[in-house]
Amino acid sequence: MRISVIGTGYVGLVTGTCLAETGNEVVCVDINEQKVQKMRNGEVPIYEPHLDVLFDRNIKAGRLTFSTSLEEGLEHGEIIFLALPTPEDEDGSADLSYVLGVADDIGKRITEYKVIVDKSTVPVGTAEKVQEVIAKNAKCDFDVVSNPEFLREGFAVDDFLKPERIVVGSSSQRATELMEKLYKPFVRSGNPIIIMDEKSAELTKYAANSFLAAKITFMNEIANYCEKVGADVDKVRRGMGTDSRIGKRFLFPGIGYGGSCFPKDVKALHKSGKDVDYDFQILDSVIKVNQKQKTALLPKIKTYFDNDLDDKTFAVWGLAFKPETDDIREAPALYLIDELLNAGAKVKAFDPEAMDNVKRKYEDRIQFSKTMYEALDNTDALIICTEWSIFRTPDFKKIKDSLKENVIFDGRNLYDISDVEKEGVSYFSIGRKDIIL
Ligand SMILES: NC(=O)c1ccc[n+]([C@@H]2O[C@H](COP(=O)([O-])OP(=O)(O)OC[C@H]3O[C@@H](n4cnc5c(N)ncnc54)[C@H](O)[C@@H]3O)[C@@H](O)[C@H]2O)c1
Ligand SMILES: O=c1ccn([C@@H]2O[C@H](COP(=O)(O)OP(=O)(O)O[C@H]3O[C@H](CO)[C@@H](O)[C@H](O)[C@H]3O)[C@@H](O)[C@H]2O)c(=O)[nH]1
Repeated sequence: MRISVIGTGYVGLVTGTCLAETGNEVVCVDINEQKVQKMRNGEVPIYEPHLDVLFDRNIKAGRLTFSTSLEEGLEHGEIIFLALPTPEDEDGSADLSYVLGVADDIGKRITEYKVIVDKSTVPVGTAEKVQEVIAKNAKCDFDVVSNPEFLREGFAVDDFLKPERIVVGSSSQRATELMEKLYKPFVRSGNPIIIMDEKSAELTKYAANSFLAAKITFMNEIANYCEKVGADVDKVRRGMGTDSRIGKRFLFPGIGYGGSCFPKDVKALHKSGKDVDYDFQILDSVIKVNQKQKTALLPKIKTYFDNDLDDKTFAVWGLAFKPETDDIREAPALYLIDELLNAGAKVKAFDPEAMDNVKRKYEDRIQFSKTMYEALDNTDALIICTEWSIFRTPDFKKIKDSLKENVIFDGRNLYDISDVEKEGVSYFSIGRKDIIL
């Protein structure tokens, strides 16, 4: 099939590449000329494991091409995916200007039947709005379908190729059949394509993300309570997670959820509720608890250093909002770094993939290190913000030899308490007992 993808970010590029992998001819359109030039030169503009292999293979096979021209994209594709940003607006709602702006252009330009697929995360009623905007100018038939994306960054290719489910919101038989044909190769393992109305599809995405954000937040509250009463959240997590009704996943406490999705999507659903006079009380709490959780290590650090962080230097391992990505949007590490800088401290940071993005934001306000151990030189303490695999079995002797104060503040509970006890370092984590030498 001939497919066009408008917006070539994390979702658009993965969608375009994976659809080319199953034999479709895909044109990826992006407004960012530099990005398009990079992709034309064979360069993947984001860090996403395994994407490079598929990207390269499909470019060489002539199935994946790139353009800055929406017109070209619209001429090419019978199915047009919109994978455009829907960032948080000032009032917490999803900013639909990118989606509706492109919809307007589509209405003015299409000359034959197209299926316009909304892959961006958008509030209930957006498919209807897109339909209206296109219909203002369109001189041919078209259908608008809602097809929310559930991929996770860091596992995006795997998630797209082997989705647990594909949700298609459509009220058109013709469009539904085309979507089923397109996605057939991805559901061979028996996972379903769930067809529903557009509004339910739009809400499914927000409900899934908000539920997961609430699950994490619930565990963060349990962890905070563990600290007050001397229980161990790791043990509680294992005890709870073995109940299949609860499940083991997304129960890991830490310094809060971040990223380009959970924070904005929880806020957008909360705001959508307000718009129809519904008060999402759970979401209100989730937002507030998570905001505070991002700096949960700060009181521990301040107490350890007697409230005097002035001129202390902290090594920070992990800047990305989670491992296996270079994405720093709403990363808890950055909230903590801001607080440390405000308190007069200095920061030496290391992250395997996200340092370039952080450099653009912080410039020379913090130092960057080439290796995780270099970050420890002449620093007072180590803070861990992201659970990259390489931090999981560190050389504790090197850590002890380098740090001025022999102490680790771990926002992701990377180490077993009993193991750290044997290593002889002071250790503060989330929802577990402190080790104070
Ligand atoms: N990142 C994720 O893991 C993820 C997962 C599921 C859903 N989503 C949703 O998918 C949507 C896209 O997210 P993303 O992370 O891929 O965003 P992104 O910011 O990584 O990419 C968006 C791309 O759109 C391009 N763009 C902006 N305006 C354009 C225009 N007028 N024409 C063509 N291109 C244009 C930008 O240059 C950018 O390359 C959002 O609604 C997001 O909530 C994201
Ligand atoms: O037990 C857990 C699991 C996750 N997190 C944090 O939650 C955030 C989000 O993690 P994850 O869901 O793995 O990353 P995303 O790539 O943001 O993916 C989410 O957001 C995407 C965009 O909407 C959806 O498509 C995915 O299904 C959804 O998992 C990160 O900060 C994690 O550190 C925890 O604190 N504890």
